[in-house]
Order: sequence, then structure tokens, then C-alpha cells
Amino acid sequence: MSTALLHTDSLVKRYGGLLVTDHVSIDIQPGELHAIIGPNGAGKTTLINQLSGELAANAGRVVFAGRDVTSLPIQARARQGLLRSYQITSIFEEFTVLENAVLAAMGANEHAFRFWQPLLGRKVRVQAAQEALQAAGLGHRLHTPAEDLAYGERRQLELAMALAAKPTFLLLDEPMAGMSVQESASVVALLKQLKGRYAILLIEHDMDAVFALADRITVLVYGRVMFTGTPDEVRHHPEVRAVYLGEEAA
Ligand SMILES: Nc1ncnc2c1ncn2[C@@H]1O[C@H](COP(=O)(O)OP(=O)(O)OP(=O)(O)O)[C@@H](O)[C@H]1O
Repeated sequence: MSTALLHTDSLVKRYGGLLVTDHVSIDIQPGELHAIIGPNGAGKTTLINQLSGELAANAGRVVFAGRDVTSLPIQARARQGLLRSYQITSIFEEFTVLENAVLAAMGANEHAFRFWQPLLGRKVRVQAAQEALQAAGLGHRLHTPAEDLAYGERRQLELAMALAAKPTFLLLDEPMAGMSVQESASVVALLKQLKGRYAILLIEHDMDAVFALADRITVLVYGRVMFTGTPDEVRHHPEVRAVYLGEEAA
């Protein structure tokens, strides 16, 4: 029996004749930071969409915490702790940073029924929200309206909102995209702190960040797993170097 927190079993996604996820089997251990890399169009985002529940698989299975979640929708997976940052929650612009994080901590079911209660009167949720914002580096911006945040801070807020929902597994699709060098460095520092506390699946084009953070890396090419290994193993794998990393990784 697998000890993995999440595993996929020969997962398939087809668009017409195009096999975008080609019998992908991966496993991610509790607390592991696992990166997926691969050339443009390799199927990385499609795979993450299948893990979050945004896209249904044509074949294969997704097993999370010992349960087959293949046919569960996004919210049901999120309730079990499998959460995607940056898409599952949306920011309310006129609400403060703290209020947004409290809403995320409440989760979808709770908002629907209790939206009329004062947000900041919900002590347990406020505490969870504050901790998440602190962890995401936004502890000094609690009462700032979301609409006043800079781009990098919005990405930090989105991450905090995912953390506030108490995930056990975080799916991160290019968390550093569009960020300045300085903002990316702060996200790398943040992910280093989060490492080990959550299992994280990271898709990122910034190879320095990937190699600095990942415990293991899976290389996807044309929807297929070419190799999974430690950063060192990936760096020195001849086929991976030829297809993707080139001499940069030398
Ligand atoms: N809805 C769709 N219909 C048809 N083809 C699609 C659809 N979504 C994605 N594809 C195709 O699937 C392939 C994989 O796309 P995907 O976005 O998953 O790759 P990626 O590895 O995330 O790429 P990038 O690094 O550029 O973000 C691409 O060839 C893309 O054109």
C-alpha cells in the first residue's frame, strides 16, 4: 500500500486526438515539495487542473489521503485539504486583506450560510487568517483594502487565503509569474518556510527557484513523465538535459 499523500494512477486527458496527459503516474509524500517542470505545452497546467478537480480525467485515478477523489469536484477536494492557490478563491477588492483571509478560512459552505455575521467577530477564523497572513508575509497589511495591494502582494494574499483554509496539500501554478526579482525572492523564502508543513506541488518556470526548493522534480514532456528524481538527479540526467535543461543546468 502506498504511503503517498497524493498519487495518480495512469491519468489521462485527451483533447480530440491530442493526448495532453499521457498515462501519468506520480506520487507525492506528506510534507514533500514536488515540482513539475517541462517545456511549454508539456501539460503541466492540465495536470494540476486534473488534481484540483477543475478538469475531469478521461482515464486513470487520483487518490488523495487514501481516498479515490477522481470523480470529486473542486470544492469537495478542497474540503479534504487538497487546495489550489490562485484560483479556488477570489479576492473581494473592497474588503481588507484580513477580511479576505477570514472568508477563505471560513470555506465555501460556511460563507453561504453565515455571510451576514460580522466577519471580524469570528475569533477562531480571524486567528487562522492572521496566522496565514503572517506566514505569507502580509502581517503588516491586515487592514489594507485588497484593491490597494501591489501585484506581488496580491499573489501573497492569494497564497495566504489558501493557507487560511488549512490545506494539507497545496497546488501552486507559477506562483512567481509576473513578479519582480525581489518579489520572487520573497516567495521563495516563504515557500522554504512552508516546506515540510504542507505537501506542495509546484509548477514554476524559474529553474533557480525550482532547484532551490524541490525535494523531487518530475519532468513532463508531451504529457508523459520522462523522469522523476531529486534536483541533482534531474540536473545530471542526460535525456532531461538534452530535451529541456540544455547546458544551463551544467
Ligand atoms: N482546452 C483545450 N483544448 C485543446 N487543447 C488544449 C486545451 N488546453 C490545453 N490544450 C493543449 O494541451 C497542451 C498542454 O497545455 P498545458 O497548458 O497543460 O501545458 P503547460 O505545460 O502548462 O504549458 P506552459 O508551460 O506553456 O504553461 C498544449 O498543447 C495545449 O495547446
